[in-house]
Formats: sequence, structure tokens, C-alpha cells
Amino acid sequence: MAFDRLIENIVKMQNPTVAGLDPKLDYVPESIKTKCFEKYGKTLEGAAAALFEFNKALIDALYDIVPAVKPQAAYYEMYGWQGVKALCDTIAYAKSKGMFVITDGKRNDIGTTMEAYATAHLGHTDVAGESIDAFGADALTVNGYLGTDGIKPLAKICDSDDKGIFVLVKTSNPSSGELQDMKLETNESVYEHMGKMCEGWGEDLMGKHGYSAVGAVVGATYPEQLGEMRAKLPHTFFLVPGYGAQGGGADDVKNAFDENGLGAIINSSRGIMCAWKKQGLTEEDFAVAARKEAERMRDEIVGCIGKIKLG
Ligand SMILES: O=c1ccn([C@@H]2O[C@H](COP(=O)(O)O)[C@@H](O)[C@H]2O)c(=O)[nH]1
Repeated sequence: MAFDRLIENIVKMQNPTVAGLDPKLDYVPESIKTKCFEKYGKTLEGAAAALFEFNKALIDALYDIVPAVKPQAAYYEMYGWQGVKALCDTIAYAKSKGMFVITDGKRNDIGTTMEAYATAHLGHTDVAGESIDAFGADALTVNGYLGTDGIKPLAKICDSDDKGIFVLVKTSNPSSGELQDMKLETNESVYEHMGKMCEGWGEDLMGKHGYSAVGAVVGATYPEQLGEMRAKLPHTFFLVPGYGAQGGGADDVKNAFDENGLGAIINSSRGIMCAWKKQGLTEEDFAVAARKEAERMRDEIVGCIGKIKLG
């Protein structure tokens, strides 16, 4: 199962974190932008080339210490098809460096359309008998609120193609409680019920390290719920956004882990991409600063949870 590969990367690097690649043109240093605009003009193509250069430098700075990257699709779509190409190129580059790639797309729809999303992001597209990877990520974030028929096509591809999904359970944003904290007739909350559905969807997709291919997104900004979910969902691997720029710290995420220091991967996007700002460096030093911040984040979290080991 895909999360076995992720877990093995985490244990090898002793690092349960993922670097978010949410590139905006504002974050890209002038030197890269100038080079790309000279080549392609101030066009979507020029912008997308700059994003890819920026991402490549971040990946080069991180791939030997950070096990995974999480490109957020919105930041690529914002630059049109040229941006989407930069997403494809980023995924391919990160994979060529041995990183586990989680596309943050939060896709959801009815079963037939989810089958298309699953094929696009995780499977192989059939082109007149030729089977081709469209995006080729290892895992995709999805919204499970359309129910089981929306998840089934993804589960099928997780099984056949060694992929994983992270289903939104308790998101990190300030308004997440408006719906997700509501109590059902059974007195459980909506997020708790969604978490249980993830355990159910993952039942036939168990990996060798105790976690299924159906993971959950649970925000670092809700540490109590994170601990509650860890206790209630023993086979569900967590993707935990909200560390860094959204205010979460190591103390907030420590409850996401099991007794072996496994069970979760903590994301930081702006905190890593824009680390130079906090380190008193120039934007040209963004990659050095990103590595320093990734090391600091790793050490802070591992300092709280201890050595990470296979059970
Ligand atoms: O509940 C959620 C689900 C996803 N995200 C995504 O994670 C990153 C967070 O970025 P930071 O810069 O580290 O705040 C971003 O891509 C979100 O779309 C989330 O924040 N919360």
C-alpha cells in the first residue's frame, strides 16, 4: 500500500513532515522571474516557468531530508493550463528525487466523475489503447461528503495502482466547526462520523505497517480533536495541515502520532517556502532558508515524539 512507502520514507529520514508547494508568483525571487519573463514574456507561460524553477530549487534543497511534498493544485490552476503543466512537471521532478507526492486537490463528485478524477490524479488515462499517467501523484486529498460511491473509484485505484487518499475529516480553518462539529442523532460529531467512514473505507486496503490506504486530513489547529481521532481511528493515517503559518506547533501535533511516532505527517507550506523572511535572509536565499526551516520543524516535532520506528 502507498502509505507503507510513505511510512518507510518517514522512518528512514526520521522526519514525519511534508513540504507544501503552494507557489505564488509573489514568493518567487526576482532573479527567477526575470529569467523566465525574458524567455517567455510576462505571460502565463512565463509565470508557470518561474513556479517550476522555484519548486525545483525547493525540492533540490529538501529531497534528502523531507520524505514528501504536497503541491496544492489551486496555486497551479491559477496560472491556467500552463500552471497545470507546472504541477505535472513538479510531481514528476519530486518523484524523480524519490519524494512521495500528495496532490492537494480536495476532489469530490458522484461516482462516475470521481472515477475520472481518480484516473487523472492517481491512475492511468487510456488514450486509444495506450495507458498514460496524466498527473501521477502517490496520493490525493479528497472530500468524502458525497458518500461511499464517490470514494469507491478512488479505493479501487488505491488497490490496483498502489496509491493513497486523504479524506477531509476535521479541517484546520477557523470555520471548520460550523458543519464538522455538529452533533448527529447518535451524539457523535460529523467529523467523528467521517473519520469512522474512513476506517470503514480502508478496511480492505490495509498496509503492512498497520495503516490503510484511506487516510484523513485533521488540522493542527485542533489539537484536542487530533488526539481524539488518533485514539478512535487506529488504522487511518493523518495528513495534518495548520503547522507554522496557521499557528500550529509541535505541541499541537504530538497527539496525532501513535506509540511508534507513526500515524501522521505534518504539513508546512508558507512556513517552508517563505522561511527566508523570518530568518533575516534575502529572497535569493529561499532554498537555504527552506532547508533550515525544514530541519528546525523536524527537530521540534521529533523532540516531542521521540525516535520513529516500525511497529
Ligand atoms: O484542513 C486543511 C486542509 C488543507 N489545507 C492545505 O494545507 C496547506 C497549508 O498551507 P500553510 O501555508 O502551511 O498554512 C494549504 O495548501 C491548504 O490548502 C489546510 O490548510 N487545511
